[in-house]
Amino acid sequence: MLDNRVKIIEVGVRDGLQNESTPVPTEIKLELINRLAQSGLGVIEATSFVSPKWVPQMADHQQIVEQLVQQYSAESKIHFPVLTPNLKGFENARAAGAKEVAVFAAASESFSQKNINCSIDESIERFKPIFEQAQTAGIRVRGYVSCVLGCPYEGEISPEVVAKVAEKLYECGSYEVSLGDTIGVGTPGKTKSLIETIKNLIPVSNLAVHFHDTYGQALANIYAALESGVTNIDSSVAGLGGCPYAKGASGNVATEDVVYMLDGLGLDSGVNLDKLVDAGDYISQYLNRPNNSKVAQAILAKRTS
Ligand SMILES: CC(C)(COP(=O)([O-])OP(=O)([O-])OC[C@H]1O[C@@H](n2cnc3c(N)ncnc32)[C@H](O)[C@@H]1OP(=O)([O-])[O-])[C@@H](O)C(=O)NCCC(=O)NCCSC(=O)C[C@@](C)(O)CC(=O)[O-]
Repeated sequence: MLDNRVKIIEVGVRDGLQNESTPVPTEIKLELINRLAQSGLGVIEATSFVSPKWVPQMADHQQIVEQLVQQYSAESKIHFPVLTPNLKGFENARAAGAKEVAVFAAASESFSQKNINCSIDESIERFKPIFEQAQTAGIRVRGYVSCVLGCPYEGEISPEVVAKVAEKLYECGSYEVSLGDTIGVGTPGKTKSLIETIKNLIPVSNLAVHFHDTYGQALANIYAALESGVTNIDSSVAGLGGCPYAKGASGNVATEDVVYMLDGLGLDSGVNLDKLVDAGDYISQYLNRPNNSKVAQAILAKRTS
């Protein structure tokens, strides 16, 4: 039985643009965020407070958050979470005015080392002071688990291993745990059994899914997740994305494609598809790159015919 209301977490500005080798100016990122906000998206991941040596594209994190704080009043219903890998990142995010952060762990030891330079257990220990300080400051914390359906270095990852990491993030205080198919190898059957395993430990309303579309399975996987009761979906406008520490990982599932599918299912994401297509077209044109969303391609072609 499908729930009627689905929340989309737009990750294109962070997960998408973090892979761009040429710096994208801060004004372009802010304009993209504003256009995404105008489309009705209620959660837009804005940037990450990681080391600029590791991910140079996110080096303007402070300006991004400060500008958003100025532009969007405290009453605004839009959430702008930012990634924080450690206490230093959290303190900087907080000083800039962030009201929501996300910590990111992995279900694979090798990926954890490559991505954040520590083991899975060490990462959880690093996150604990973030959870403590966030609670005191009234800042919400989201948790990510990467490599939930496969790892670029270790191959298959068992649902039980994923469930253990997800449970730790939930117990530490994540209001939502996002399950990341970082390299896009998952299939609907595996998606379903993963969620069914984790549902025993974490309420399904506190789970999100985050699919990359490397093998073209992302929409089918999302449908499987919806059937298992998941109502929180990460996606990226124009299918921007990849992961700097997962070679060959393609972009995230395109938000336009997700919204089109949800509309067709009679599920309410609160997003205006035409305005969303405009936002995706804006960034694709800026990057001088074809739009990876099939739905956006179709709508844009129809507009010019
Ligand atoms: C985690 C670290 C920082 C550890 O990196 P490290 O080198 O082990 O850190 P360190 O604590 O040893 O410090 C080394 C230097 O980094 C600085 N530093 C330390 N922390 C910070 C910080 N927060 N912000 C700014 N600077 C920082 C620190 O001050 C020091 O500077 P120095 O003294 O050499 O000048 C590093 O590995 C890192 O930044 N990694 C980034 C990883 C990343 O952004 N990956 C992509 C996002 S995850 C993802 O895309 C997956 C996801 C979420 O989308 C889901 C999915 O699809 O699976």
